[in-house]
Amino acid sequence: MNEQQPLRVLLVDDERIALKSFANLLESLGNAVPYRASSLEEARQILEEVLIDIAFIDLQLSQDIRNRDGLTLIQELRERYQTVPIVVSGHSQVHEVREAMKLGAEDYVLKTELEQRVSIILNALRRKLELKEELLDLRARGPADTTLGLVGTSVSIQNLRALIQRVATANSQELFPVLIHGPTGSGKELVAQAIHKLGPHPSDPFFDVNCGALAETLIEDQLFGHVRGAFTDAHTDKEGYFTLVRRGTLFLDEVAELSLSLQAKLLRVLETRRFRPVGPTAREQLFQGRIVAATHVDLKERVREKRFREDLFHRLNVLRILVPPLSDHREDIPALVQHFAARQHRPMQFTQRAIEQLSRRPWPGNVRELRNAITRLAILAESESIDVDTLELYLPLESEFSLGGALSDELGQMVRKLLALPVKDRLDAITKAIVLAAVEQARGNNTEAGKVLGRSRKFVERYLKKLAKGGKDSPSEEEDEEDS
Ligand SMILES: Nc1ncnc2c1ncn2[C@@H]1O[C@H](COP(=O)(O)OP(=O)(O)OP(=O)(O)O)[C@@H](O)[C@H]1O
Repeated sequence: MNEQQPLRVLLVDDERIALKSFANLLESLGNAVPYRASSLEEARQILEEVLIDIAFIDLQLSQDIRNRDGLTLIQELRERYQTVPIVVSGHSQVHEVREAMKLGAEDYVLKTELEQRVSIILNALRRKLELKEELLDLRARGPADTTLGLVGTSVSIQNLRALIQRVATANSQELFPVLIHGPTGSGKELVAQAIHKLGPHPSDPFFDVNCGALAETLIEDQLFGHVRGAFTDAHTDKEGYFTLVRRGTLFLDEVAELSLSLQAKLLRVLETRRFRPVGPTAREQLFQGRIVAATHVDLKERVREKRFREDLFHRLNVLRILVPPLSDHREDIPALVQHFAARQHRPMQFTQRAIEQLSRRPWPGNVRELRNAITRLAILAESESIDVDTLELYLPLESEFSLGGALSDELGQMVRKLLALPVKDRLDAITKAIVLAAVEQARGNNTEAGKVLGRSRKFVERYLKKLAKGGKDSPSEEEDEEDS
């Protein structure tokens, strides 16, 4: 571990004087930064803001001897953080200490021997972190396994590669469809490309259609093509992907967003291997390629909601591949960081603590969010060396950037779809649709509709009034004051 990086030590004790003298002790030992909490709530708050390495927890966090906050904290540390919990106890608390150890406390120290034991415990932790970092270093320096374009050596990624291999090379005349399921940004498209490259016809085309981003008519035209005269602007014949793909791969991303009418048409193609371009004079053709469909939503749920055809679901679901969220293969994060860093226009060297910190983060937007984070650092960080402070400056833990990944991805897709709608004054139309949907969801209760929108009842009322008068604008921010 980098000697410059002091340990972050959380001290939890309801007695402020004890806290202060413990903090002084730590400061006198050097190379450790104390964070003080006098209650469970304060401790939780600090843990949300700072990556704490070790916590010394007094089990008795209240005058009430039945209080179990210390034990709760130990349990939370074990479940949600990588902080090492150490119990601080009095002589008479044997029973509680035993319970704390069962919950996952790593060690305990008697209040009377704090001075002698604390530096031993901290040095042991430093050594442990050093070894862990050396291991991470070795992994990161070794050649990254990028077989099939997928970086990672975790069991999840190895299983994924094995499954891709089996699916792509299945000994069958027919190119069975494949359904890829996984959260946003997890690598579904990469998997589809790998299936294509390993499949029997890698030199035929790979086409990618985002079913969530285009209007229905555009998707239909892209897939089926048209003949001259099929519609006003159809001056010539145009071949669609079903033709152009030959024996290659047609990747239908966000397949759950396909309209019901296109779902019916796709089903027919899958069942008969035949399709007809748009236009009355079009002749039926043969589809020879493979459909690889991807989704991040639960298609069975969509079937239950009657938004996705059950017969199409079963057709697609013959060969299914699950792509894991990044949180299921954190051990690949060091290699992924090096992989994305190597692709930047400037050199970047991550300190071991920075890599370790990146490995602990939640990454709700998965590998894409990690990739974007590295790009962001490449643009913003001044120095070649990226340490924990640089991360905290440019990728703060609670930032919208780090936590909004999945959300902003989904929103982005919806917005692209909305913007493709053939509607005049799109912004007004979209606002109107959202407000009316909120009112409908709230069954006409404007206060509830306001809550759904994150606005006040008055905002909703004014908006509806303006709509009734034929006005299109939403009420201004100033008009959106809280209800009294
Ligand atoms: N295991 C991996 N190794 C290397 N790069 C990866 C890996 N997984 C994902 N990526 C990269 O992460 C980014 C997002 O991946 P991809 O577009 O395949 O995700 P997706 O699941 O299709 O996303 P969406 O649901 O938004 O369509 C891409 O740049 C991809 O190359």
